[in-house]
Amino acid sequence: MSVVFVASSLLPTPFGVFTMHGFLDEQTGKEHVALTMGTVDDDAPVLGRLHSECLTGDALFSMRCDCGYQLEAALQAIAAEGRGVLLYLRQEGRGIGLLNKIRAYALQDEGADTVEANERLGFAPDMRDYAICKPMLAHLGIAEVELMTNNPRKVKALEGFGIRVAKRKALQIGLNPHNRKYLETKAGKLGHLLGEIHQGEAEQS
Ligand SMILES: Nc1nc2c(ncn2[C@@H]2O[C@H](COP(=O)(O)OP(=O)(O)OP(=O)(O)O)[C@@H](O)[C@H]2O)c(=O)[nH]1
Repeated sequence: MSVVFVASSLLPTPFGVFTMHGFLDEQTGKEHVALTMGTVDDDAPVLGRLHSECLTGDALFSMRCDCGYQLEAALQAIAAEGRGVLLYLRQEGRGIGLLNKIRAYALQDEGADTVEANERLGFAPDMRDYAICKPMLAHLGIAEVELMTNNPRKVKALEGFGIRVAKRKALQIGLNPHNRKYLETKAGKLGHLLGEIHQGEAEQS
């Protein structure tokens, strides 16, 4: 894997001012981004999130998933701590791409769940590869994180690259009537740790 760091700039957001670092994976041509706040290259574990691209949830306000809610909550949590990192990974649709995700959504409109839809299109349920995280975190000087996720595969992937995960922090937010089945399928078939599907969280309409 050949990953090149390209440039850093400030990124002011409603939550605070982050530093944005751009990386190019020369093998795939994909452009990935890391947002950091505070000093992250010291010895203390860094509050972190690996966020997979979701154009619909992150930018278009979709309520079909929990992605946009999690992105916002993660940035807020990092800003509240004044220190942390979010890797924004260009693996749209759990790696199948935007147009295939729309195809999968069409199948879900007809009753398939998110796993069945991927399989009917000839894809594995989750095609993501987290290898890009290793050189990105190495560039930022981060060796240990407290990871905001409900997905044990992310923890395993990081540990496999030699990144220590000091703690997993649940990120259960954004439950609504449109994503309840999606979240239930994530818990039932993809191994996400969602407890009683966001027990205690009021369902947003
Ligand atoms: N194929 C497919 N992808 C989806 C669907 N809904 C959301 N996604 C994608 O699923 C991914 C979710 O990414 P994350 O939120 O980083 O990861 P996660 O596995 O949900 O784990 P968490 O860290 O707990 O959020 C994004 O790439 C979305 O585009 C769907 O119905 N089908």
